Amino acid sequence: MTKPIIRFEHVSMNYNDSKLILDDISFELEEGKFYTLLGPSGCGKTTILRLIAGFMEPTQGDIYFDGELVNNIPANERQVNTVFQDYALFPHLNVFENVAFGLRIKKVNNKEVTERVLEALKFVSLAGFENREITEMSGGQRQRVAIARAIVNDPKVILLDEPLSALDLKLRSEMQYELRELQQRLGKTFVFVTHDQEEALAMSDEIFVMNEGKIQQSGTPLDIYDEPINRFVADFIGESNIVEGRMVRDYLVEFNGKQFECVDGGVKPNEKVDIIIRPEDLVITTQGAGMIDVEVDTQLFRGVHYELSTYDADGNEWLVHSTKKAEVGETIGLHFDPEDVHVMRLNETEEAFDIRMEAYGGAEDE
Ligand SMILES: Nc1ncnc2c1ncn2[C@@H]1O[C@H](COP(=O)(O)OP(=O)(O)OP(=O)(O)O)[C@@H](O)[C@H]1O
Repeated sequence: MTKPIIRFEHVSMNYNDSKLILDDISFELEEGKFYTLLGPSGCGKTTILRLIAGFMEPTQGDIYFDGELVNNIPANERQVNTVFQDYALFPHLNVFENVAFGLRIKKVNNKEVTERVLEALKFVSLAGFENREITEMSGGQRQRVAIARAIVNDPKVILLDEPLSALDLKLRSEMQYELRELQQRLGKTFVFVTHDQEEALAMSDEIFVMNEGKIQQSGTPLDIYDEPINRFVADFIGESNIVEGRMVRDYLVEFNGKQFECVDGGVKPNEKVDIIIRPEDLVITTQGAGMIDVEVDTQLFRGVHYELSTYDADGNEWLVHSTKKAEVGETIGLHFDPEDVHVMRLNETEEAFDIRMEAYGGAEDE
């Protein structure tokens, strides 16, 4: 059974009495899971990490750690360690002393320091690197030293603030695997901050999508990708075709002047909605044989698939990902299945969505 480790209850935050940086945030994190805070720059991700770490107190609301209220507990008394974006390693200390730093401050005896540092370095595959200078380590190796320094204290929670952003693309994807694997071996709670949606989808047990100080949606990567609850989430996670439509009745929606079957209900008849169809769910067929006809404007080869930018008669753009090729200037048909038509109420919040689904009687698409 998993156990709650961190709980935010109606937490709000503003730095200098000005704009609210976090706006009434509540969530619970369980032990041993990999969580990602995902959102655009300035949405409040790092502020959440600082509150968990104890670097500051919330303006309003309560924070619980392992069942205990910790609003006033300072950072050094919390069982949390942070891996910073720039790693914050000490350039004048070697690898061993960098990892040992926190233990030395706590006056742990030398024998135990040696044991724990060597074990932490082994854990991140850096055994044998103890005497190297930090300046002699590569970007990926520095990253691992920073992680060793966090795990050597045996914290319950490890916070990672965009730790991969300084690495080049290839190393970054290697480190994604490594971090995920490390988290599973350690069995500790990781809270990872990124504004890269692919990274979040690849690594997390659960993602919190944030915008303007609010959690827009939380859930597994699959939930969030397949069932975004509003236009912001749909737009932020992956590429989407978003058009305005109208709910005719349960399971029937109208857009582009036509009615289409869908699998969504629980929205009032005639209510205006946003419709999302993912580019990979659009299947190319011949003109007149699909649900809509579009003209191909541009076509790019993306390695695994072609990316087509197409326009319907009303001038709406439809992005298509397909292994099939089309010709620029050609009119083609696009087919989609009812389950690929995602219906969202305008400006839906997660809370409103849950209430609506409960009243409607269960999961939206099952
Ligand atoms: N110490 C501070 N004093 C005043 N305002 C701050 C402080 N730290 C952050 N802010 C403001 O709070 C907002 C949220 O910042 P935060 O660092 O939490 O965002 P973020 O989502 O982590 O962004 P990024 O991805 O750019 O790091 C921003 O508008 C920022 O300017």
